[in-house]
Amino acid sequence: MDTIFIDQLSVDTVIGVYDWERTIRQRVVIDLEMGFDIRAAAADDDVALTLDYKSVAKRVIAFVEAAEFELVETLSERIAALILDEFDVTTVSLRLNKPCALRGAAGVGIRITRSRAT
Ligand SMILES: Nc1nc2c(c(=O)[nH]1)N=C([C@H](O)[C@@H](O)CO)CN2
Repeated sequence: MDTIFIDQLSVDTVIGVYDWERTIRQRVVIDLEMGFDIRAAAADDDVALTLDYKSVAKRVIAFVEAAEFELVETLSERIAALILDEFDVTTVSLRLNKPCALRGAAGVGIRITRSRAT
């Protein structure tokens, strides 16, 4: 299977378990890899035949900006489920980094891979 990816998508959202985190917006940085057969689109050079990464990015940004989860786990699972539900992809791998969460670390977060239920 081929892969269409989006790297380092930065979005500000309400995320965190502590009271002070419920009152601010924090940055999360998302890497996505989506399984999609690109051959038909490449043969016809037609964006209508592929997974439009701009459409995926706009949908993910809108979802994350409106979200108010506590855990990075929950946000990650919900983004993966949304992509599998709304776009014609077979798998989605997602890495979500919360770069300002932990003093002394460049980031913390989650990496998951989910597939469409058969
Ligand atoms: N496994 C997790 N551990 C922690 C999370 C989380 O979402 N998943 N969140 C926090 C706090 O919100 C932290 O990011 C604040 O700096 C702590 N541990």
